[in-house]
Amino acid sequence: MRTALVTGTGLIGTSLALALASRGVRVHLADRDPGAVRTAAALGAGTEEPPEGPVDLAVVAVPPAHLAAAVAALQRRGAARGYIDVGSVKGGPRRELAALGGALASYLGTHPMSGRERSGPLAATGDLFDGRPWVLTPTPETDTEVLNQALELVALCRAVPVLMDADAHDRAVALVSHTPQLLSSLLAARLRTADEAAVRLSGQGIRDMTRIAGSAPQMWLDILSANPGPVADVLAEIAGDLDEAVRSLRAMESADEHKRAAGAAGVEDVLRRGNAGRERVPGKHGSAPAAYETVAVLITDRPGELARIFADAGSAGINVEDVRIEHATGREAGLVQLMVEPSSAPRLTAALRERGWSIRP
Ligand SMILES: NC(=O)c1ccc[n+]([C@@H]2O[C@H](COP(=O)([O-])OP(=O)(O)OC[C@H]3O[C@@H](n4cnc5c(N)ncnc54)[C@H](O)[C@@H]3O)[C@@H](O)[C@H]2O)c1
Ligand SMILES: O=C(O)C(=O)C[C@]1(C(=O)O)C=C[C@@H](O)C=C1
Repeated sequence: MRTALVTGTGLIGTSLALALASRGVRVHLADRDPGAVRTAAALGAGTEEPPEGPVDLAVVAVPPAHLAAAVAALQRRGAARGYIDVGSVKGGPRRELAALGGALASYLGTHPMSGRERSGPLAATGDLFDGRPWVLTPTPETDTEVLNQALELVALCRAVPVLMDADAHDRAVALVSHTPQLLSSLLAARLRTADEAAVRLSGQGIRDMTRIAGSAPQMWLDILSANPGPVADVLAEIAGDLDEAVRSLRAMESADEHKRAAGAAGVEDVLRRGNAGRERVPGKHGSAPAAYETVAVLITDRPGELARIFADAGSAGINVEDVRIEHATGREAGLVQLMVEPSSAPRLTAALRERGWSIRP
């Protein structure tokens, strides 16, 4: 990738522009707030000058409610060869773009799983995405070129690409990102009217749990408006758990020894289930379950080949965790290495063979 246009030079746009610019990409910056562009440019994220012709990749990093309109406007101008967004929700913006008559082939929805509770270019850092998952949601109609450009951008930002279906992504982030935001806000909201003497005792536990309660409400309202059902589902389950925890704690106050013991067992169960869940959270810098198995697929250099492989893997119910592409010099062919969980490799091999792909042993 030689040139990129980043629209929305807040936290995420400026962070990725800093990463691209530091790796030799000529980055053009745009934002509806001229001050944000100026600040991003002054930080070394790119130039305020508009590009002279279409760039290789346009990246849209504006709040979720404005993503589809911003992509459609760039497409109408022919601003780039490929268009991606980095919004925290993926199903809605894609459907909105379709409704606006946008070109779905040259668009790819993506989401870097890294951020902060602060907004704006001054909160940006060029290493924000190092080692973090970056979700890409190609469909069978996604152009191979835009997918390749997006994979290159993810590599330049030193992130780890994860391919997923857009709606599956939205359900996943409901659990690992959107519900945590609401729980953090709900807990922090309890402090609002608490005695000063109590708040003064705040230690690391409450700090850890409420850091993201400092996030921008408008941004999160946008995100939650685009994913209310899946978040409500997770929250309703947690509400059930909370009711149970309250019952257990009340039982611990009982004069009856058996009730107290049952209550304690209930609370202990919550704490142990918490330990088990916590153990599954990958380390901050990508200690993703690392031992993937590779399935190597031969492809010819035809439009849409890559997107078709990912769609076939998706319809076989397999998550592709990482991907590498080797181009065969002098031949219109290449080798795509799909990295999957070891237990999924035989299923993926069989599913792709069944659909006519040539798998290299
Ligand atoms: N904050 C996070 O932790 C995080 C993480 C991953 C992805 N995201 C996603 O990234 C996107 C940007 O989030 P952010 O945290 O960088 O927000 P931000 O508020 O820091 O920056 C958004 C920028 O977009 C500009 N903008 C708004 N509407 C615009 C428009 N129509 N055209 C041009 N510019 C416009 C604003 O002026 C602002 O500078 C959002 O879609 C968000 O869901 C956020
Ligand atoms: O670390 C934080 O501040 C974040 O909340 C970042 C976080 C997340 O949930 O992990 C928040 C929303 C984004 O869409 C992606 C990342």
